Amino acid sequence: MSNTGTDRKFIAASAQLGPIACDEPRSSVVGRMLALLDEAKARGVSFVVFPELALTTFFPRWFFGNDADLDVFYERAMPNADVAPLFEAAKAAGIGFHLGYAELAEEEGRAVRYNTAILVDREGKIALKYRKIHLPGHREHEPERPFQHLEKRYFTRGNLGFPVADVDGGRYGTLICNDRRWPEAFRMLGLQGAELVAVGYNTPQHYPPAPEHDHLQDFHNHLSLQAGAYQNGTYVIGSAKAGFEEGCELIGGSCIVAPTGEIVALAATRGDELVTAPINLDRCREIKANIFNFALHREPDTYGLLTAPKDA
Ligand SMILES: C[C@@H](NC(N)=O)C(=O)O
Repeated sequence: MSNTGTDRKFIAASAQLGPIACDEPRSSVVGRMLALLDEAKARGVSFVVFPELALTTFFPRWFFGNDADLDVFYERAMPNADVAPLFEAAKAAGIGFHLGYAELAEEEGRAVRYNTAILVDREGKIALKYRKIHLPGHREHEPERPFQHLEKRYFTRGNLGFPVADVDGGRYGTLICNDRRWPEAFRMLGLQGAELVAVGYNTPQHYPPAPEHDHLQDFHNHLSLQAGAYQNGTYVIGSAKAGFEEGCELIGGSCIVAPTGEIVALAATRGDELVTAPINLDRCREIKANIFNFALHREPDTYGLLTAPKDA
């Protein structure tokens, strides 16, 4: 696909989702997504970003003692019957989208769990798949916490690297939630020329290990998304699962960030909400060809520590 032509200018959306109850069926969640997609179509949008783990509640907040209770939150195939209506409606509307979900893969006869996101192009084809690399939280049950964050238990570190793909006239990448806080993750995409990075997230307002930072959660979210955009000359679309979900408040703040680092569209609620902005991928050049011209100004031979093995 060539990176020229009118595909470089379009309207994009962040489709923030409000809370998803533990017992809310996939069909209901997909119905909510279809309503947002309808609104996207009416607003002339051609790319929509849905959040991380968009099909279910944020289940790592609970400790499950057995696999059967856990398995219900994972997708064994993508697309599957539950999400087929989303794929069909998006294709019919000529809208590409990003979707985060829990993936139960089979590798060498073994079940492996990933926190995964896909990009689907305007023709309905999966153009990129990413499995989350920076898994936050803890591995063991910590009952003293008000809620768990067991991503280190329920997911294996992603094994697909930080891919980009040429999709519908632009170069796209994805990061998933905690990844956005790591400049290395954004830089991996920036070094491959990413022009639009989709980032889904589930971020609790309350951070039990350092509650003195609770009031900074929205700030740190935007700080990370805006820095990632600016320092790599890329659009960033952040999409939250937000609101009071099963007793846990999740931040909102879904937004679209220009390559200059400016927020150009911002959610006003913590519920289902579509946030839109015009995109002109050629604006990435303003940064990529100037202040962050990597070929001219990067000094990688001085950055060895960045890839040195970490201390135990
Ligand atoms: C807390 C963590 N959540 C996540 N789902 O990765 C984050 O926002 O960094």
